[in-house]
Amino acid sequence: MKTKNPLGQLKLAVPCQEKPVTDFLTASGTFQDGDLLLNKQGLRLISEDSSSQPPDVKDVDAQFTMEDFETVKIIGKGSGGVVQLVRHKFTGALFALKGIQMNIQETVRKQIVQEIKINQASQCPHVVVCRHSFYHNGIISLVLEYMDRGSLADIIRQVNTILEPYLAVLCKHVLKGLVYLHHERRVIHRDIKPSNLLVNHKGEVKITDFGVSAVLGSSMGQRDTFVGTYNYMAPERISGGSYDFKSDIWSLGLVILECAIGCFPYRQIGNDEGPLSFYELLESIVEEPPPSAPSDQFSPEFCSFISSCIQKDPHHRMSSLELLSHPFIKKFEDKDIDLGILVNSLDPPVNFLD
Ligand SMILES: Nc1ncnc2c1ncn2[C@@H]1O[C@H](COP(=O)(O)OP(=O)(O)OP(=O)(O)O)[C@@H](O)[C@H]1O
Repeated sequence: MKTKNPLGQLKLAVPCQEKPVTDFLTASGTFQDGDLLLNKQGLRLISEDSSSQPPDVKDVDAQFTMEDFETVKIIGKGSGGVVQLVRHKFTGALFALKGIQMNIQETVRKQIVQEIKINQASQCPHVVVCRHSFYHNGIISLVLEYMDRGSLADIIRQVNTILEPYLAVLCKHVLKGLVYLHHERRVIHRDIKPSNLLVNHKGEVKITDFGVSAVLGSSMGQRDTFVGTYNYMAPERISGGSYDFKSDIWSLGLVILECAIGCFPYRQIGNDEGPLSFYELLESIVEEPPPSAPSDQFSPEFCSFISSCIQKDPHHRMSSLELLSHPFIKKFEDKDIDLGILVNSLDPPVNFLD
């Protein structure tokens, strides 16, 4: 008998030790984690060069303070905390402010430090930029680029399926973000899923949420301290093997296939009794042949793209750079497809400014 667990709610949290607040707060109320210092004035990174005395402190965003922003409304809630739409009082510019309470588990605190470090320095138009960050009154706040059309999860809730030409453009944007992360920053995102791909009215798609990302040393094989959904996790990660950038490619393939067929692909592999239970899902991902795009419903280029991503052996998956030149992406490149037309034709998501 199958457990009727909606797949979207499958979440696991690895229990962890909590550290006293004094371990990461200085006497002056500055949050400190390794080389990262954060307070009301903003973010500072201390140079790793220990020979410089006193430490070489690099002001990343000293020109802004928390008081410069006013709240417009709450636009979302994630596992880390609330996301608000805020306006910069002097310029009128809108931002998404992600606040994270500091009386949190150490794993979550580490994730947020990771998130700040990775995307405060982002130089890619397909990665959501963290413009500023603050620590004040027990809350870390990330001032993120505001994506006014919500996430891919919001879009597929409304349209159910996305046509190939739009998917090709969407894939191209995500792949450009992944090429930047994988090849320039050496970062594995590790949580590519529809709610982490944000969209704006210009039809731009950007990768967000670096809470569980990792900077690649050699290859990763340690047990993940992962908090989140396992739906899009590559088989080699589920089975505890070593993994690298290619695990993001598996996740991307599943996300794109879901957008094309209108449901999470592993529901199809299951039988008529409903969605797979958590353990059935993990078992299917690790043991069963991978899902594929039905060749009677989709173009050969699309089917080939999906199977270039969803290969159980990571060595058989293409890299983000190779996929950017895949025939499916190339097919629509000169067709002037505007994703903005699709997203602006939909009902505004909850995070829209009325
Ligand atoms: N930069 C942004 N611009 C606009 N809306 C955003 C932005 N970042 C987050 N949001 C909204 O806030 C919601 C919550 O985001 P958050 O990253 O905290 O959690 P999540 O990814 O949805 O869930 P989880 O924390 O479980 O991974 C998102 O689903 C999105 O609708």
